[in-house]
Amino acid sequence: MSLSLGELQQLLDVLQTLDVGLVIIDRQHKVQFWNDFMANHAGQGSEQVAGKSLFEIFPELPRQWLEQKTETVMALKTLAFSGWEQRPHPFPFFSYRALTGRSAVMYQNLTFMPIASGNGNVDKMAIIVYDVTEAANNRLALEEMNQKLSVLSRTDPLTGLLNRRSWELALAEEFARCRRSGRTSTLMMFDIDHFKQVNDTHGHQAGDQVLQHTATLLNNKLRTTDKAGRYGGEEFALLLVDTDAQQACQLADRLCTALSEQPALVGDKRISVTISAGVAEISEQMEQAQQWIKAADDALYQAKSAGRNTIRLASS
Ligand SMILES: Nc1nc2c(ncn2[C@@H]2O[C@H](COP(=O)(O)OP(=O)(O)OP(=O)(O)O)[C@@H](O)[C@H]2O)c(=O)[nH]1
Repeated sequence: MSLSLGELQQLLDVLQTLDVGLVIIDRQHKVQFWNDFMANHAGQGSEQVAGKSLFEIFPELPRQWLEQKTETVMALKTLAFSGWEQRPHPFPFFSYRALTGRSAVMYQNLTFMPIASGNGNVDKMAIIVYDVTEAANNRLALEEMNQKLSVLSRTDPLTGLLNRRSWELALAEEFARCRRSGRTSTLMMFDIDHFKQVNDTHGHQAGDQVLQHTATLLNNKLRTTDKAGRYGGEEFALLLVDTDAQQACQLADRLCTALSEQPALVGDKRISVTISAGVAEISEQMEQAQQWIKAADDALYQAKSAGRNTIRLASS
């Protein structure tokens, strides 16, 4: 196929007005061609950038990366690509098309294309810049939504602690880990005493706030590796990683003290509650995680039977 001079000129006009960026550079990254898209987004016309190095025009361009791309494309005479997932904004452009995107900074996919001269040598390269801001923003919004859904599916909406299902999964994992490593972790189940009275006296919403307050005090006392869950209505479950029973009892004591010193503030009322707790260190006799829960639960039952506002340690 051969083109006349007039046809070549028209082809150049087409390239100028493409809705993608097109820049042609030589081995030294000096600009040989620059279409309207590049001019509009860079704010510099082709006559201003002709013969200038891309790195001079865009000091923020990742130099080593682009030099490597250029080297590969020219040496191997093959196409190369760059996706926004790996390198979101190689050129410092804004996207004018993003209508609802949270970022106006342009996400870009790039294609690098070798350009051979008449003798077959490649000494120029075209960079094609695709504005993929809308697609990228949609993907990021979807990922963010999935992330939120995943958190929601794992947590109890009232207290923000793990819900029972995900707490039990964490427990099963920890049980297996302790079995493998022989390390000691401890379980604590606790329950707010006479919680029905709180609801009956102050109303269900006040009861909810007492539950939230208890969860906040609890969270303040935990290490990041510990797992706190809402096991049932007013029953909480704590997995204390790399912690023995004695340390767990100290934590339970501190929690009891915090609850007595800091009542929940509900409107102009201060509602004070106590808890009963059962503590069970993992033991070699346990074959399943459920036995661990039962040991802590039995100890909690004993604490309730002993008059409440107390801590009981499971017999090993
Ligand atoms: N406000 C509120 N109350 C709840 C929630 N879940 C369970 N409850 C209430 O917690 C109360 C638990 O009552 P009980 O099981 O009799 O226990 P208790 O009154 O705490 O007595 P002991 O545990 O024996 O000390 C019930 O009144 C439930 O309605 C909740 O999410 N919010």
